[in-house]
Amino acid sequence: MRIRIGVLALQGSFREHMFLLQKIPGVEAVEVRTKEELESVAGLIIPGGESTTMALVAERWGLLPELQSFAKAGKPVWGTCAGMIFLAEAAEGQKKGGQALLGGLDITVSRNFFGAQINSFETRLPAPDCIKSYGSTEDFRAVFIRAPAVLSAGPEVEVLAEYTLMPEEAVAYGRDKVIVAVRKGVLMATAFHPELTTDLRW
Ligand SMILES: NC(=O)CC[C@H](N)C(=O)O
Repeated sequence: MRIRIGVLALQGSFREHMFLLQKIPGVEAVEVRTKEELESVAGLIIPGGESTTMALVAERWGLLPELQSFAKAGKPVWGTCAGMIFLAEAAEGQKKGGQALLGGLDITVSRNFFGAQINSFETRLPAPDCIKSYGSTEDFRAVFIRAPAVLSAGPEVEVLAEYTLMPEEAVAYGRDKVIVAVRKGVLMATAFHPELTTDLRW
């Protein structure tokens, strides 16, 4: 039996997630745009993109409450980048008037922590145990595109990856590192984009 995994396909890098999901044996990848499509999947990926736009489209299409109940029902959700912001309980650096968040993950994120598009970068980070269990124990490539970072996380949130700041950043932010991947139960969020690498472990 194949497991149906949905990718929220309102905006952003959903095609890249679909492409990689289709390479995983036993997975049926489904683009999710409607309530019916959402109800048909066992788990959901919220891709990177622009979290304010994604929230607006979800609101206009009446999908926001459906997405909220999906996460509340204990179904697995993984948010990458904008998806991480969407899953957060609180976000700093929001547009005027705020933006709708799905919530569910007890984290506060800074929306554009790593700066503008031009400050996007790639690095290698140590693989957490849950990723190592899917094959190799090698570091993973972490692609940050106008990426958020987690400023604080609740006590039940498991930290999966952290990024060490440059000395001048450390001074500016008064901290040595920031959290870039978290998990709480079946909710997971990564500030980077594993769908842009060929590493299927995430
Ligand atoms: N690559 C991304 O998903 C960028 C997210 C962006 N920082 C936002 O606020 O939505």
